[in-house]
Amino acid sequence: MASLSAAPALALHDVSKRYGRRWALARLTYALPSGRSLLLTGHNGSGKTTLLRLLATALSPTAGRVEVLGRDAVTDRDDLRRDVALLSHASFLYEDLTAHQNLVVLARLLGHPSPKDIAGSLLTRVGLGKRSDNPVRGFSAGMRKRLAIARLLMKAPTLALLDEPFGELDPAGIHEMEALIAELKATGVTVVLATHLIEQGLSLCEERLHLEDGRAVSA
Ligand SMILES: Nc1ncnc2c1ncn2[C@@H]1O[C@H](COP(=O)(O)OP(=O)(O)OP(=O)(O)O)[C@@H](O)[C@H]1O
Repeated sequence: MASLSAAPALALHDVSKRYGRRWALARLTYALPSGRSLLLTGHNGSGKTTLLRLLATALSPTAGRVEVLGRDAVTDRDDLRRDVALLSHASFLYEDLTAHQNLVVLARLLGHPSPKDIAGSLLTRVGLGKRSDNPVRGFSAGMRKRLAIARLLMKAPTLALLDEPFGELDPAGIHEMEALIAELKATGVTVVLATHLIEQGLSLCEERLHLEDGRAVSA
């Protein structure tokens, strides 16, 4: 249960991000209370991915301060990276390895005690059990998305940043992804979810931040 005195799960203090001459985020101030999950909405190019990448410490703000899980996203970057996972458009998969081998590599990197077992059970959990011994090279976009969520689950983050988790999934896949996100939340993971599927997003998140041209507006 979130306590009133708990540090916010994330806080943006007058945050701006510029790419060249274009401002992707402009003077964003926002705090997500501890124990709540956040739906990020906005048209294409409104700044959702940029914000998720700032929270994932993959980018630094041009101005302002980003605080994640009570820590500074720039100065505490290395420490934070252990607790934060980003599901993004780029899937970081080894194309020539099978789905199972991809997950075993990650499990070993994370020092998991039984890499093959955890890889197998996560593949079943994301609906890829039957394809676990196929090379990723031949995977469809939806299958890659499923494998990417298995990678995220393997990392067991405190904060899960999900960039369009429903993209490329078929209706059954969308339903399964909703269930996986609900499960993540039930285990105490804070979720930040960027999606154009507002209905799904609203059913999963208690808070909403709507962006227009990099600025927060009320939805
Ligand atoms: N690497 C980059 N270099 C230059 N401009 C960029 C870069 N990444 C994003 N932008 C610009 O920043 C703005 C915000 O982009 P961003 O990807 O954050 O939006 P988004 O809300 O995630 O969009 P979408 O819904 O299409 O995924 C856009 O104008 C985009 O063109």
